[in-house]
Amino acid sequence: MKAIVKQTPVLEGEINALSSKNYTTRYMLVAALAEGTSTIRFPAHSEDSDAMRRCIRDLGAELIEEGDTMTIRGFGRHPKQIRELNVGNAGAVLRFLMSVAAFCTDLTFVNTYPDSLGKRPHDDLIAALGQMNVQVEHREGKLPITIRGGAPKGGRIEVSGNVSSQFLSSLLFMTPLLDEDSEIVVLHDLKSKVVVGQTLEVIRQAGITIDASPDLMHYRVPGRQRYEAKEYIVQGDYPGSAAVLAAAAVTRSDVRVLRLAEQSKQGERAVIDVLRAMEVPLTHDNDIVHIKGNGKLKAVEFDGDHFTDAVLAMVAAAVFAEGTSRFYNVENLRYKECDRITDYLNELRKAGADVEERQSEIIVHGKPEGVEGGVEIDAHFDHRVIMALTVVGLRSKLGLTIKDAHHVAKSYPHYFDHLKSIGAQVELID
Ligand SMILES: O=C(O)C1=C[C@@H](OP(=O)(O)O)[C@@H](O)[C@H](O)C1
Ligand SMILES: C=C(OP(=O)(O)O)C(=O)O
Repeated sequence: MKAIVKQTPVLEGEINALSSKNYTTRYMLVAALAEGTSTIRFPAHSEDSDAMRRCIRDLGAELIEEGDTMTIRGFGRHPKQIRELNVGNAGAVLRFLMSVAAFCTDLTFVNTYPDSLGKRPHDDLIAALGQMNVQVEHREGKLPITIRGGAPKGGRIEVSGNVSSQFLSSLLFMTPLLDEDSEIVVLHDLKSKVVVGQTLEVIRQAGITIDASPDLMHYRVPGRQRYEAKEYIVQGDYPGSAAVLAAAAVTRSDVRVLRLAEQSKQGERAVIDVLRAMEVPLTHDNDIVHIKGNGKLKAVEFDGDHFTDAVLAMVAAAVFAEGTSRFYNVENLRYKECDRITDYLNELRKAGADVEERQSEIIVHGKPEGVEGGVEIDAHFDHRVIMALTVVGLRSKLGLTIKDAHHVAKSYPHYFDHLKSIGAQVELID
């Protein structure tokens, strides 16, 4: 699918935020790791959440969905002994289930996206599983990956947090089920640390005890625990909504996004602070973010690691700000669906933006007068590149054509419908 995005000066209306991707994957996982029947209200519907649905079903969970309610009867620590799992393009699903696969004797994770998830590194988790008596066969840390487990051990486990927090989250979900106690020590830095807070929140909601150090670098996990079957409610998604908010910020607008909890543990909640710092007129009350944009933005400097999945959307807004913006501590954006620094900035430059990259920084020299556009954009298999370039297209003189825009469905299948409903001029061509 191609998305033809035309210059759109005004956006007006109300959007019900999509459901959180990160909470949906986590609730489905802890429901699968419980032995009774759990209920999840308002689960996300997207390629990534469908990947989790498919995988936990294949591993033996029973899923029933009616309207906005999903019930899951889990398999506890006894997944079905299957040979192969297809995780789509979902990094979190792959990595979370790699630890669960330690309870399987011979399970291969296969690669349907060689140019996206197929290129992403998993070495740090592979090394941690190796310390737990789990044999892992892999291609230089990448897919396809075969896990030969059966009798995983606890004890001291070291894992690097330099590349992704998903490796640590994966171990935190699985180690409570071991016969032995575990001590998890995070080596180096821990990137996307805020997301680990979501992991701990969900694990604790499921009745599991984990003792975490305040800096989240050290954990004591008692073994022989059991996940309890519970009822969960999925909140609205900040990372996806960040792109809608960025669109409202760069146009003249009167846009309300509903279901964005003020007290959320989602790191991308910080986009409210980023947009406020950009002097975008907004209010956030009763879980509604209301932007009355005038198209004027000020440059900002932020540590982007706190809102990793919303950096691209905030960069797109900064393209139109007065002054030079800087998003630092974002090196691990290079290991996501594409290299979200080099690949993304190349597309922004094509659109007419003035951007520079460092190894772990994105620098944006704002152009309040707008960009030229009139070019075709490569999506690099990346939903967040697609969403962010759409924001840029709305304020480009000649519009932008985004190739392979269907990859937006990885997290936000209704993104273009939502934008069109508030007046964005976007045409979709199959
Ligand atoms: O744990 C999770 O659900 C996620 C963690 C983050 O990844 P990294 O820890 O690799 O930054 C984030 O980008 C991803 O979308 C979801
Ligand atoms: C990086 C992302 O997802 P994942 O790592 O789960 O593929 C994302 O949703 O932006």
